[in-house]
Amino acid sequence: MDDSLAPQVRSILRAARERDVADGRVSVEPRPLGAAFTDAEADGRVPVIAEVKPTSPTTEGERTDDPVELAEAMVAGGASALSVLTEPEHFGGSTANLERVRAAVDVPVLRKDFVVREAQLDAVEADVVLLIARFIGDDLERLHDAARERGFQVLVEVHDRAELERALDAGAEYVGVNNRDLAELDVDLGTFEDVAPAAPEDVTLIAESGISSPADVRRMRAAGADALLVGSAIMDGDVAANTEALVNAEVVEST
Ligand SMILES: O=P(O)(O)OC[C@@H](O)[C@@H](O)c1c[nH]c2ccccc12
Repeated sequence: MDDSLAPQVRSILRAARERDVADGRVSVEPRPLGAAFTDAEADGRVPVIAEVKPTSPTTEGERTDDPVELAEAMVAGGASALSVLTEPEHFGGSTANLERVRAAVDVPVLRKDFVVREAQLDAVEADVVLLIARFIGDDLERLHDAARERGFQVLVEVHDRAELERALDAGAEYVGVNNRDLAELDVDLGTFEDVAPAAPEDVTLIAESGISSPADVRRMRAAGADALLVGSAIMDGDVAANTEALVNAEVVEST
């Protein structure tokens, strides 16, 4: 395994490889993510994917609220889409959480997990599935195709320009730039600012991680973010109000 990764991340990947997978193959009719973003823009809202993340290796404590209530509050706050962690051991997630959330809301739902083999794609239906370039290596195009064949929209996560190239070669239409370095686990919003200019216009770019205020939202938008993925800053406190503040970052100029 990649020794440069933080020990927590290595533990997550080990668990992902060993996790049991379902029999059979899913076939999804996804709720379109691009349209959800366009609708938000038309409405004067910043497209935000709000993340139901009960805990994480970099979060203290665990939020034990019903994920469906959290998800509904996020949508009420104006989120364009949701992300639901399905990783059980390090993020407190589950495929059952995702199923329940997706049944309760109308917006597209992203499955947030560490997919490293094709069979993991069949664990649960979702509108979008995440593939992390750093963890997939040479298999990225094959897994991207496998996900598309099942009907999923795919968000490919990158952290630098070399990974962006690999994502584009694999056919990615949605690219997430993770501001968190999975080797050190520290966050730098400059990561998105460095990678975004290298992406072609027709790619939908999503800034991920470390976005904690309306000012951060404006900073990522100025750097070219079509949408933002936000977890901790929304999960901490009043979920609907937190979402609303970020979604309206371009309406209400804060001082
Ligand atoms: O809580 P934050 O800093 O707003 O970050 C959300 C999201 O980007 C982060 O949870 C994340 C980004 N990529 C991931 C991959 C797996 C698990 C989690 C993630």
